[in-house]
Formats: sequence, structure tokens, C-alpha cells
Amino acid sequence: MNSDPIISIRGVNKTYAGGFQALKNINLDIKRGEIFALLGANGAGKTTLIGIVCGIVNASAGNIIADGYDTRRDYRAVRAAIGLVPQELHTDAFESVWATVNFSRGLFGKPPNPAYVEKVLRDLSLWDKRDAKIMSLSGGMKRRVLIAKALAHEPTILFLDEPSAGVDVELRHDMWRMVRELRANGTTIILTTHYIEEAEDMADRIGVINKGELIIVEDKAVLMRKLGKKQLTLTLRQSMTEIPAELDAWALTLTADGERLVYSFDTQEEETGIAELLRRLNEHGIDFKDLSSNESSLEDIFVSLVHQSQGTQS
Ligand SMILES: Nc1ncnc2c1ncn2[C@@H]1O[C@H](COP(=O)(O)OP(=O)(O)OP(=O)(O)O)[C@@H](O)[C@H]1O
Repeated sequence: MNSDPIISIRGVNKTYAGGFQALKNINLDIKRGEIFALLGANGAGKTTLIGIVCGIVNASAGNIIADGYDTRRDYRAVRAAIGLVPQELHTDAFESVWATVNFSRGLFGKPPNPAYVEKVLRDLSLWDKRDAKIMSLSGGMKRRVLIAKALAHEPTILFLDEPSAGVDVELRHDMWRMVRELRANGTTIILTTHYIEEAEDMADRIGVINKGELIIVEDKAVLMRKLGKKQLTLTLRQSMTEIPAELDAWALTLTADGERLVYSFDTQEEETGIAELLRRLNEHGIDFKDLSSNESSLEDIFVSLVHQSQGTQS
């Protein structure tokens, strides 16, 4: 298998006409056949970056090679390799689903392949709607059409921009099943999201973008291990109003109702300090009726990364 990155982004900057710098020196390689999740808050620059890779938005500086082609010089070849599922549908409302999806295929110079288009429509539960006009479809069905259109020309790279925004559970599950199937067949998938569970569930690697800067790119499992914290929660027998000074060494937090003490510790540390904490609680007559532990989610990690990065920027 070809181990060269399928997309190679070098020194990409984007300043919009009004002078706003939406992307700052982005360098990123996407591996062939991976699912890469680009995380970031609203306005972080995700859509801009996708737009640049797809050749819809012009970069102010930098170069991108996608599937062996330069996005500026070989624009058409790059577009033919990419399927883009945008956030919104701008499409021919009076056309049927079947015509729209076949038309998308034709746009990229691909010969008709009714069997393939049928499979895409069936996979997306759109087959029964193939003769319906786009304007008569529900919002969720329109999203399905967007995905079908993006897949119509059998792209090797698929971009999904906020695929779960405003989508019901059923469609989300259909979509993820398809994404996994596509990956199994060798398609590279890049998705942007602010639903972090989605990335946690699906992605092989994760990139976090904050105010136009790519602040981390990491294997998901490594990210979770490196930055993950565990939390021990003690449900107190008697609520308290403040944490006794004798327990300062543990940097505990008390929930607003005063009923639970929470201790966060690093999963990498050899000594967690839990045994000593429990002994100290006992000495101070602080009794608890329950104890539970949990690991931090990708969401916690994401929030703390963005927080740290904001701290260093200001
Ligand atoms: N055409 C434009 N002209 C000027 N500024 C723009 C333009 N398009 C986007 N921006 C600005 O660039 C920044 C990045 O926008 P972008 O759409 O890439 O963010 P995003 O991470 O995709 O956000 P969201 O999650 O809301 O989709 C935002 O501050 C946005 O206002």
C-alpha cells in the first residue's frame, strides 16, 4: 500500500478580503485510508481549510497536494478525487433524486453507472425516494442526497463538513455505517465536527484547530492516553460547604450542592495519591457513602487544549 500521505498541506494561510486571518500556517498530512477528524469551535477555520483543499477557497499562501495533484495547478484532477458533503444543500429543487445524483457523477466526466448509483441510494435509504423531487424531501432526506451526490463519482477522498448538525439518530447511524464501509474499501475520510463524541467514536486521528491554528494533531488513542485524566468522585454522607484546608494537597473540587468531592489525577502518574487521600478523609471524620471513578472524555481533553492554547496566545 502507498504510504505517502494522500493530502499534504504546507504553510497554508488564509486572510479574507476584509483582512481577517482565518488560517495561520497550517501544515498537515492526511494518511491514505484514515478517518481524520478536525475539531474546532464555531469559526475556528474548519470550513475554510476544507474549502481550500477542495479548491473552492483560494489560499493566501501555501501549497496543497491531494491525491498526487497540486490543488492550484491541477484543480480539476483534485476535484475529481474528492467528494465533498457541504453543510447545506444548494441544489436543483425541481430535479428528482435520481437525476441529481447521476448529474453529479457526470460533472466529473464519469461514465454512467446505474448499478453504482443504485447502491449509493440504497445504502442511504433513498432508493424509495429516487423519483421524488428534491424540494419535496424532508431536511434529513436532503442531507442524504448531499451525501449521495458527494459519492456519485466514486471519490478517493471524502470530506464531511459537520455531518451530524441537525441530523436525527437514524441518519447518523446510517452515515457512520457508510463511512466505516467506505474506509474499509480504501476511501480516506476527513470530517469536521464539534460533536466530540463523533470524533471519539469514529476517528483514527484527530486535529484540533483553534482560531485558525492547528494546535495538535495526534492519534486518537495516544491523545486520550497522553492527555487523559481520571476522576474519583466521593459522594459524602454529610454535605459540606467548603473543602478543609488539610486536603489542599489534592486540589479537590466540591460540587455546587456540597455533596460530592471530586479528585482529578493523571493516568500517567505512578502514585495516584488516592490511598493517602482516603486515609486523610478518615482522620478528619469525613465519611462517604459511595465512590466512583471515570476517565476524561475527548471532550474534556478538547476543552482543556483550547483553554491552554488561549492562555499562551494572550
Ligand atoms: N468569506 C468570508 N469573508 C470573511 N470572513 C470569513 C469568510 N468566510 C469565513 N470567514 C471567517 O473566517 C473564520 C473561520 O470560518 P470557518 O467557516 O472556516 O469556521 P468553521 O470552523 O468552519 O466554523 P463553523 O463550525 O461555525 O462552521 C470565521 O471567523 C468566519 O467569520
